[in-house]
Amino acid sequence: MSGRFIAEKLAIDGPVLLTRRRLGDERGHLSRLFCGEELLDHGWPGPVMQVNETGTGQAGTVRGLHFQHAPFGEWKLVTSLQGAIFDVAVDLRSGSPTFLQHVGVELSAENARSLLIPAGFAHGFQALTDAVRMVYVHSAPYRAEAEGGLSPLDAALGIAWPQPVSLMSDRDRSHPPITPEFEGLTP
Ligand SMILES: Cc1cn([C@H]2C[C@H](O)[C@@H](COP(=O)(O)OP(=O)(O)O[C@H]3O[C@H](C)C(=O)[C@H](O)[C@H]3O)O2)c(=O)[nH]c1=O
Repeated sequence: MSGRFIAEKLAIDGPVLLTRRRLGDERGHLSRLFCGEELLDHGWPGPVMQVNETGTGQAGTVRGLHFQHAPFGEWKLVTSLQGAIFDVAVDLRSGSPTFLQHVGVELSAENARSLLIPAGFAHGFQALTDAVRMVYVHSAPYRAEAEGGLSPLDAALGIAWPQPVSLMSDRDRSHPPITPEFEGLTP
């Protein structure tokens, strides 16, 4: 059996779009949400430190853009197990030739796709349907004191969210705009 994921590189070096292979029979199917052996090949740095789930009720809701500062910079594997999202990773790696550029992909229970996001990227998404359920695999523990964020509506990022934004947390909305002095994240 070849790999359990079909891996596609994206316009920015780093994030990888993974489509899960489903092993099916008359009862239904099985697929892997995470596979350390395969993801090591894509750069996953070590043990899984945390797995989170989130529920988002209303289409149009935007969560993010979140990241953690070193030494708690983290890789994330983002999956939607119910509903569909527009998932975005923003390159914040200091000195990167694609600094402040982003990739955006549709992840859904139906398309069986996950986005593998390296450390140095901010992550956010917009729910495209109601009743979205997400699973996040993290390579670092959550540390509130290491958390950082950018506004999903920051003009410097130019993210074209597919739907009008219906809901966003005050915290996400209130990040100050990116300035020319913003140098990004260092490992
Ligand atoms: C990430 C995290 C958060 N929390 C606490 C902090 C807040 O009190 C509460 C909600 O956190 P937040 O508003 O950051 O949740 P989201 O806006 O859904 O953020 C999530 O979605 C965006 C798009 C992401 O990329 C983040 O990884 C992920 O945190 O859970 C924890 O207790 N543990 C955790 O691991």
